[in-house]
Amino acid sequence: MAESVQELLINGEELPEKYIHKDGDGGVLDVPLMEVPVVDLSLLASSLTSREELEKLRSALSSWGCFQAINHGITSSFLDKVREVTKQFFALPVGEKQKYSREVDEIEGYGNDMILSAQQILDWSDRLYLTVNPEDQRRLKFWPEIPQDFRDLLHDYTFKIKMINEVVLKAMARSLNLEDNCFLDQYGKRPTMTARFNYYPKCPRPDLVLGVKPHADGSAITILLQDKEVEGLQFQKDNQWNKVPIIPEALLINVGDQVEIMSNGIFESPVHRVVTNSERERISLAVFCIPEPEKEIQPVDGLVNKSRPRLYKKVKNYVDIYFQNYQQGKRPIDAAKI
Ligand SMILES: O=C(O)CCC(=O)C(=O)O
Ligand SMILES: [Fe+2]
Repeated sequence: MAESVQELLINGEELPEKYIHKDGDGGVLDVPLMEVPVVDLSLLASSLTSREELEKLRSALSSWGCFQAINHGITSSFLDKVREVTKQFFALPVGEKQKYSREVDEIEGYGNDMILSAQQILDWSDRLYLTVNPEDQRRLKFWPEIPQDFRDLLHDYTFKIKMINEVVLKAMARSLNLEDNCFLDQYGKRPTMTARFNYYPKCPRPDLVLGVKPHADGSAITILLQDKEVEGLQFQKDNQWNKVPIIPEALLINVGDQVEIMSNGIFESPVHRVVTNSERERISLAVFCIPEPEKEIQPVDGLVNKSRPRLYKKVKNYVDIYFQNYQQGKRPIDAAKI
């Protein structure tokens, strides 16, 4: 397996070429702060959903493709515990983490940026990628045994995230005056949920290196727990990068390509990246909520009409399509466009 970013630092190596963005497209930390709407999920979950909150959600998703969710039902102390085990895992000795190493040509497990092509510029991050749902697809050999409460916490955390996914997908439908379950039904009976723990070590040259290259997610929605203190995530809008402020108790929720398809492009999957930092390391945990691979997804009927023709094909197994295209340096969503 390729060397993790952490090992590269421990070994005191010079910054390898393969991390450097030579076209001047490295990270810029000093970009405008995003005025991303804060949506109160407790107001969306009740049967008396406030129209105002729904409108906030709709407008956030149509303009940014993301929002900060508060009152989502997970306590701040629980979020802190999840952040804490994430830090503890990445702080383990390299040899301990390697017990969970990703295997060749696989996605799951511990490792650095996956090398999909020879020209690829690598991300300055180490990660642990795990399938959480369906439960019978969990591969426990990749689930850390240390820290001791890691597995239980991930189980409990993602159980709560599942509820949030449902609340958000229903509210998204309602915000467009559609039937509550029209998006959720497209997830099928056995939806996938994967968790990606990200660790961004300090980087000597944030101006030349990115924590994560610009990309949009292949999920339906992604629910992100950000580092409580260190910024780094940026979203692109009108060709300008904007940084996401930290709200410690909030979860950042963005739509992925599959909601872009289901919503017939009304909610666009936003391009985002992570910049590095020379002073502080950063962690995050992204949970990807994904329809069942064999379930076909497509724009919902209510969003296709004369003035808004159907923009996307019917697709299934979008995550595979995503990786095939990503590998070739293409924007995966283009493969689903008519
Ligand atoms: O670390 C972050 O803030 C975001 C990571 C991300 O975009 C991803 O894992 O897809
Ligand atoms: Fe992402």
